[in-house]
Amino acid sequence: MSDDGLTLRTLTTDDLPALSDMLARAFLADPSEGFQHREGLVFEPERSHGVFDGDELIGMGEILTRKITVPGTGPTPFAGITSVGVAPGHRRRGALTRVMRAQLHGLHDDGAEPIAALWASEAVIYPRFGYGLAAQFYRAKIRAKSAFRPGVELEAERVREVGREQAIPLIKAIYEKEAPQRVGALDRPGATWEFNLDDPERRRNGATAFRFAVLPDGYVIYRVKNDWNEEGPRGILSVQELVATTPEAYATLYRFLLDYDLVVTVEVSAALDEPLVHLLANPRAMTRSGGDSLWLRLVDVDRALVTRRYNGPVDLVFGVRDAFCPWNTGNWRLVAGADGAAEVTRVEDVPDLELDVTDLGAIFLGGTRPSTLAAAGRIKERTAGAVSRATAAFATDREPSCLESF
Ligand SMILES: CC(=O)SCCNC(=O)CCNC(=O)[C@H](O)C(C)(C)COP(=O)(O)OP(=O)(O)OC[C@H]1O[C@@H](n2cnc3c(N)ncnc32)[C@H](O)[C@@H]1OP(=O)(O)O
Repeated sequence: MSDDGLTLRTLTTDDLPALSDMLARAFLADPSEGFQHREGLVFEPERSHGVFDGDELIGMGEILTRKITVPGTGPTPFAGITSVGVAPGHRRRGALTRVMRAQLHGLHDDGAEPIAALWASEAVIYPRFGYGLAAQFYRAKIRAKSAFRPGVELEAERVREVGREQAIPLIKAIYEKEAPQRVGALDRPGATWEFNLDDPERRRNGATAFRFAVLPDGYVIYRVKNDWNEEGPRGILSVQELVATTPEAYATLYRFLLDYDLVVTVEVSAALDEPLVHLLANPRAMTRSGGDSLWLRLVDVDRALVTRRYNGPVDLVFGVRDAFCPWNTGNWRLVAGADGAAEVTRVEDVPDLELDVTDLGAIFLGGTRPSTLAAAGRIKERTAGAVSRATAAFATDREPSCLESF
């Protein structure tokens, strides 16, 4: 036990009722049986840490064993950080800091996943622990019935609405084909699909249960909310997930959604380089607001950086500061040949670039450019041209996209 009377230990399945209750309170929800069921689906007790005040669980965080698609190599193990919460009344006394330390120092000590990533409830919480903003998304509202530009090709096949049970095997197969190609996408092991498609009434906000529509090369999961006023129907269609493996399937699914009768607005969370705006005859039929999605942390700079490919050849020395995981502080040389495979070694050489580990996490998936962080004053260039070389080396064809909050 430490001076403040708090203790930390890994959790067990016996802790499930207490942790569900504590998390419900932390996330402004009512504790209910449904909440516990949802928590239990993906809970990995031996990878979860609880902070206790006496016998009372007052704080926690979980690690999920997942894979994320990284540039050039595909699905790579990462620690999915989730269910972080501290009970009201016990906040700002360091419980979260303890959980973060147990997670990141534990991953390092065990030589486990070299990367950790999360979705943050509040964007200010995680940079102090070394998490950088690696992927963003936007929320779009599109006027229903909006026309496409001439020449947009659609599938010959019609979109079919199918029931949940029939849909699941079809959409799983499509997702498993697409996710390894898309930087930032996650694998969905075990009960992850059940977790993602858990659909209790309290999460629907007055809309219907999930509906499923499929093509051979794509699917969409969505809800509709019925609404009317004196002008007539004002329905809203909200997309939960849309995956298409061909441009024709993509356009056909959006045509299906935009033509939905009694709907005036289609809402969707989209990747920053979502093609839809280029399909619309009037791009202003779509309004957008931004948001952060994935926050990513390199647990071990050397082990993490070699998991992806670069646009080689490249040879750069990064001077890294890491206050929370001090083993990363120092100068690291990244050398990649024409095939993009990298070697990363600790060196005494003078760095070409100086940056915080947070910024290395931000640029890792190619979504945040080194040149952007240099312009923000976060990356310091010590060798002329180094920012430009780093920007070219880390660049990817498409924006990273993680539209699955976990
Ligand atoms: C991956 C996920 O699960 S994201 C979900 C995170 N959970 C939630 O949002 C639920 C509601 N909030 C909470 O449960 C808590 O407020 C937590 C978990 C965010 C923070 O827990 P605490 O135990 O209070 O954090 P802790 O005391 O370790 O704070 C560490 C530092 O972060 C700062 N900090 C923590 N939370 C916040 C916040 N929400 N906003 C601003 N600063 C914060 C603290 O001020 C402190 O700063 P200092 O070191 O300069 O004093």
